[in-house]
Parts: sequence; structure tokens; C-alpha cells
Amino acid sequence: MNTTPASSVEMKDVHLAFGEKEILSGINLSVPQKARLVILGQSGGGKSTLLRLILGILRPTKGEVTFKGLTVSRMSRLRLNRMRQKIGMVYQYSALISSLSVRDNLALPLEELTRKSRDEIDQLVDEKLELVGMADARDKMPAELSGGMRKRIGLARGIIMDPELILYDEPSAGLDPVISSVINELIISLSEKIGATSIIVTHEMDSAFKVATHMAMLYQGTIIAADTPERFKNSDNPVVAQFIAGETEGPILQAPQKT
Ligand SMILES: Nc1ncnc2c1ncn2[C@@H]1O[C@H](COP(=O)(O)OP(=O)(O)OP(=O)(O)O)[C@@H](O)[C@H]1O
Repeated sequence: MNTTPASSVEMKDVHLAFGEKEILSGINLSVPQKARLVILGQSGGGKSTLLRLILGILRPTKGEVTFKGLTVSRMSRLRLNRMRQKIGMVYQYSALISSLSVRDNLALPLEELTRKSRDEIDQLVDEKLELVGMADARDKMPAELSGGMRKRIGLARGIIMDPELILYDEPSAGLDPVISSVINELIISLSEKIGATSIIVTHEMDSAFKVATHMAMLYQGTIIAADTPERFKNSDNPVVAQFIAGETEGPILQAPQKT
């Protein structure tokens, strides 16, 4: 058996329902190691749900999600916690703890999950802040920072444990175009510097095409297209073409999932 799978994450025929409502109805997706996969899809279509399945916060009602060849839903609590230490999560609203300084927000996972000394932790915090260009913000409180700065700190926190996989949920939503470009460049440089695989959920087409090495489109509960950004741009799939162009006319149904 090959012990180093070519894929970081794989989904095989993944179904997920909340009560009677099926959100995902047969997802097949393979995320190559070190790829930056952008997942496109309508609001409420289940993109964040996909990320929660990868983290093992949700279990598929049918099918299988694997991380580095291991089935997430079959992991013990201990294994799941270990796996989550290898996954960095970057949220739309940064999700910093408002009562803690930037330094303490970043240090928290290291203090809770590792046995590193205070000096080692400080060094790692400084390193990550340097990577996102926020070394000066070390002793600031989150409320003292702008939205774009908080986002960068959120990125630094997402990579504090040197993750093998980074999950981004709407990383550039609500940012001005310049800050948004800074975030896009950071997503690319972080993935290259730490050699991580990235999965990015976004609605912002400009960002999507800037950062993606691979793209997938979620529509009506399934992945209807998975390809290179170049082929996505020229897709003759009418749903993909309409979504990318942001047109109101076309086959896309307003209701995001099957009823
Ligand atoms: N815990 C839950 N219980 C019940 N329904 C849920 C739960 N979590 C999500 N949903 C529903 O599942 C659907 C998909 O939600 P999800 O957040 O994954 O969509 P999304 O594609 O990320 O949307 P957006 O782009 O607007 O953030 C929505 O209809 C949502 O209301």
C-alpha cells in the first residue's frame, strides 16, 4: 500500500443532510498535495459544510472523507485532535479572541497543544507575524486593528502550527480591493513557504482566479466541474460560465440546493 497518498483530501460519494434537507448529494473531490483548490458555489450551497466535514466537525450521512489516506469519520477523538493540529483554519471574520493581545491569540494553540517553552512560542509568534507583515502588531489588541489587519492576524494564527492543510472560508470577503490583493498574495506565499495544501471557499471571482491552482464548482449538492483555472475560465458548462460571469440570465436556479 502506498503510504504517501497523492491527495491531501478526498471525498468519495459524500452525502450530508440536516434533518430532511440534503445539502450535499454525492460529492467526489480529490485535492492534490500542495494544491490551492478554490471551491466556488452559491450562497448556502454547502461550501462551509464541506470544510466542516474535512475537519470532522460533521460526519457524512453517506460516503467517505479522507485526510492523507485516513477516513476522518472513523478516527478516534485522539486521532481527530491530532489531525486538526495539522489543519489551519482561516475564517471570514478572523475569529480572534477580543480579550487577548495579538501575541496571545497566536500563542494560544501552541500553549494548549504543545510543550514549547515561552521563548520558543514567542519566536514562532514573531516568525508568523513577520510572514504576514504584521510584526508591529504583536502587542496590540484586536479592537485596535483594522479589518484587513485582523484578517492578516487570522492568517498568521491559521498557520501557527505549521499546518499541512489550510482551510480558508471567504478570506477576502468584505475587504477593499487593495487589502484583498494583499490577502491573495499572502495565501499564495504562505502555501509556497510552508508547503501546505490550501482549500479556499470564496465568492470573489478575482481572488479565485488569482490564487487557484485548481478549481471546483459546487452546484445543487454535487461537484459539477473540477478543473484548472484556465479551463474554468473557458468552460462551456453553462452553470460554470454563468457563475463566473456573474450573469443573472442562465440556468442557475435561485434556490441553492435540491428541495
Ligand atoms: N448545523 C446546521 N443545521 C441545519 N442546517 C445547516 C447547518 N449548517 C448549515 N446548514 C444549512 O446548510 C446549507 C449550507 O450551508 P453552508 O454554510 O455550508 O453554505 P455556504 O455555501 O458556505 O454558504 P455561504 O456562501 O452563504 O456562506 C444552508 O442552507 C444552511 O442553512
